Amino acid sequence: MTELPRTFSESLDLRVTDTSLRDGSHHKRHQFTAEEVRDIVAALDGAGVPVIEVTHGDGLGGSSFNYGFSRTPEQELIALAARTAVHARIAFLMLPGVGVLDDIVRAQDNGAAVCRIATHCTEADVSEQHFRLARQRGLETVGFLMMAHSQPPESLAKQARIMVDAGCQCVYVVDSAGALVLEQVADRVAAIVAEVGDDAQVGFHGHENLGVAVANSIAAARAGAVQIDGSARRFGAGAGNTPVEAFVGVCDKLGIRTGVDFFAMADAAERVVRPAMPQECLLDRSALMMGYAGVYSSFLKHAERQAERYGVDAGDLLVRAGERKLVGGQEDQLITLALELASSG
Ligand SMILES: C[C@H](O)CC(=O)C(=O)O
Ligand SMILES: [Mn+2]
Repeated sequence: MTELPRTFSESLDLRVTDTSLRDGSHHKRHQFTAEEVRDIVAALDGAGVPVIEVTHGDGLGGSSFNYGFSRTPEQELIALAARTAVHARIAFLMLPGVGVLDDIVRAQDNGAAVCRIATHCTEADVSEQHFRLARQRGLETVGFLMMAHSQPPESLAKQARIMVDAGCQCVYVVDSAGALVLEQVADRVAAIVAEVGDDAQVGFHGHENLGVAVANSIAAARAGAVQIDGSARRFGAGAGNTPVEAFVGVCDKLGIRTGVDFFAMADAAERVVRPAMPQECLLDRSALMMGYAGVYSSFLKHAERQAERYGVDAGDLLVRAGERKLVGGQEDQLITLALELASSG
C-alpha cells in the first residue's frame, strides 16, 4: 500500500495548492522575474497556503522554442521559493519527456518537496519511472491526469491505478480544458476514489473557461477529493484556474476547513499577484471556445500568436484544435490549422 503524504493536520478537510507561479507562467509567457516569485511566495505563504507550485508553465525543461523560453531559469526560481517560504512546501511539475529524471533531482536539491508528474490521461504508464525515483528520494508525489474531460470515469480510474502502483500518493483529475461541469467532475473523482481506496488521495485541478471552476472544485471535494489546485486571481492558462481566494471564501461558508486565511489571501491576490500579471485572465470568447470544444488551456497564447500571424480568428482556430483533439505537445499543429483556416476563408 502506498504511504500517504503526512501533509494534513487533523484540523483540515482539504489541502490547497496554489499554482499561480506555474500555471500562471503560461499567461505570462514564462516571463517571471525573481522578485515577482519571491514576493508572491512570501504573500501566499503568509496567507497560509500550504503548497506553492513553481515551474515553467509546461513543467521542468519546458523552456524551449516549442513552449516559449523562460526569462529566469526555473531551478533558480524553485531555489528562491524554497528559501522564501517559511511554512509552505514548494512543488514542481514535470511532464515525462519534456523534463528528465535529472531535473527532478535538481529540483529537490533546490529545496522542492512535492513532485507532480503530469501525463495525458491515457498515458499514465510513461510516468512510472518518475514516480519510483521521486519516492526513492523521499519526495511527496502527485500525479496529473491531464485533459480528463476526454475520457470516461472508468478509464481515468484505470490510469490512476497505474500511477498509484508506481508510487503516486495523490492522483488529480486535471480539467486542462476547463470543459468539465459539476457531475462530470464528481463522477471522475468518485471513480478514482473507488479504484484507489486507501492507497492514495485524489485531487482536482480546474480551469475557468466555462466559469464554474469554484463550483467544480466543491463538487470534487464532495466526491472525495482532498487536494485542490487554484491560482490567486485565477492567474493561469486560458481563463485561468480556480481563484484560490474565492474558493477559500466558499469553503469557509460551507464549513470546509482549508487553513488558508480568506482576508490575507484576498489581499495577496489583489496587491501582490495582480501587479505581476500582464492582464487579468479573461473569460472571453477564446476561453469559452476552449471550454466548449475541449482544448488544452495553455494553447491560448500560442493560438493568439498564430491567429495574428495568419490573419484568422483565435476562437475559430481553438474550435478547430478541439475538433482535431489536439493534446499537449502539439502546439506546433496550430500553425497547420491556422494555414488551413486562412486558405478556407
Ligand atoms: C502542462 C499543463 O499546463 C498542466 C496543466 O496545468 C493542465 O493540464 O491544466
Ligand atoms: Mn492547468
